[in-house]
Amino acid sequence: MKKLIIATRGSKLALWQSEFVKAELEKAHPGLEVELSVMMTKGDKILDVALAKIGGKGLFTKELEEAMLRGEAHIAVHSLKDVPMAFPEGLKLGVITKREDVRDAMLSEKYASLEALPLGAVVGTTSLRRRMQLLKLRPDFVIKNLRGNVNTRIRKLKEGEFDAIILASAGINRLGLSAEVNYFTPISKEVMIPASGQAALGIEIVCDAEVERLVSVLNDEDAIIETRVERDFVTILEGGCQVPIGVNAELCGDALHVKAILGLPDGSEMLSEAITTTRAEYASVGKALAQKVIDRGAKALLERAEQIALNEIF
Ligand SMILES: NCc1[nH]cc(CCC(=O)O)c1CC(=O)O
Repeated sequence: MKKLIIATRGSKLALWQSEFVKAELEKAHPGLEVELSVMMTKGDKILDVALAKIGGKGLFTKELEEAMLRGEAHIAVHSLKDVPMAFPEGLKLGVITKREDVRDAMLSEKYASLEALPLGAVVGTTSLRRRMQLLKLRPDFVIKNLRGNVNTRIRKLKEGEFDAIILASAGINRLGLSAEVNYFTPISKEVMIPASGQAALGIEIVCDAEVERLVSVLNDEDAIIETRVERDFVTILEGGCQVPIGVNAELCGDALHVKAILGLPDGSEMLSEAITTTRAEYASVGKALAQKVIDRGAKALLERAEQIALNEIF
C-alpha cells in the first residue's frame, strides 16, 4: 500500500489527532503517504441541542464510517471516549494509542481551583458525569450547559458566561490551549473520575490485514489494558456515552487500580466502588467491578438517571 487515507472531522481537535496519526505512520513507514479527507458529520451541524436529547449514538462517526465502507478512506481517528463498543460490519477498532493526561481539568479566568470558586459559582459542562461529581463536591454550584468544540467552549468562558468550565486535560494539552486561560488546573481523580477511554485515541479501520499491520505500530499495551477494563465496565452497565458514569483503570507496574462512580446527575444519589488487582486479571476486572455496583442497585439508578436526563429541558 502506497497511500493511506484518514477520514476526519474538521474540528481543531479532530484535525490535530488525525495529523498526529499521519505523522506517526509516515515516520514508522518510510514511503507511505498518508492523506486526510475532511468531512462534516451530523454532530458538527447540530450544535444547539443537548446531545443527551438527540441520542449521541454515531452522531460524530456515521459519515466517516460510510466513507470507509465506500472504500474512500481506510481509517478514522477518534477520541476513544466517544467510540461505541459495536461497529458496522466491515469496520473495527484497530488501534488504541498511549494516553495523554487522563484527568479532567478546570479552566477559569479568575479562580485557581474548584475549592477557590465562590458560593453558587456558575460552572459550565454538559457532561452528566462531570455535573454529578461537581455537585457531589459542591452542591452550591450552578451547573450551566456548555456545548461546542473545545475552542468554542474556551471562547464562551472568556466571554464571561461562566466562573469556570470543565474540559478533558487531554484535549487542552493536545491543542496547546492551556495558556489561553488564566488558570488551567487538572482535577485529581479522587475528586473527579474520568470517562471510560478518556485521553486515548481509538483508530477505527476497515477490516484489511495490510491496513491493520500499518496502523498497529501505534498500539500501546498499557492503554489497551486500562481502556479494556473501563469499556467492559460501561458495556455491562449498558451505559451509553450520555450517562453519569465515571470509570478509570490505572496500571502502576504490575498493579491495576480501578475505580468507578455512577448515580443521578444532581449528585443526590451515587454508588462508587474500587478494586485493586494485578495486570494479569485485566480481562475480568471490569466485569467484576460492574457486578459490585449492580449488586448495590446500579441498573435501577442508571435508569432513573436516564429518565431525568431525557426529561430535562436544557
Ligand atoms: N466529548 C468530547 C470530547 N471527546 C474527547 C475529548 C478530548 C479528550 C479525550 O481525548 O478524552 C473531548 C473534549 C472534552 O471532553 O473536553
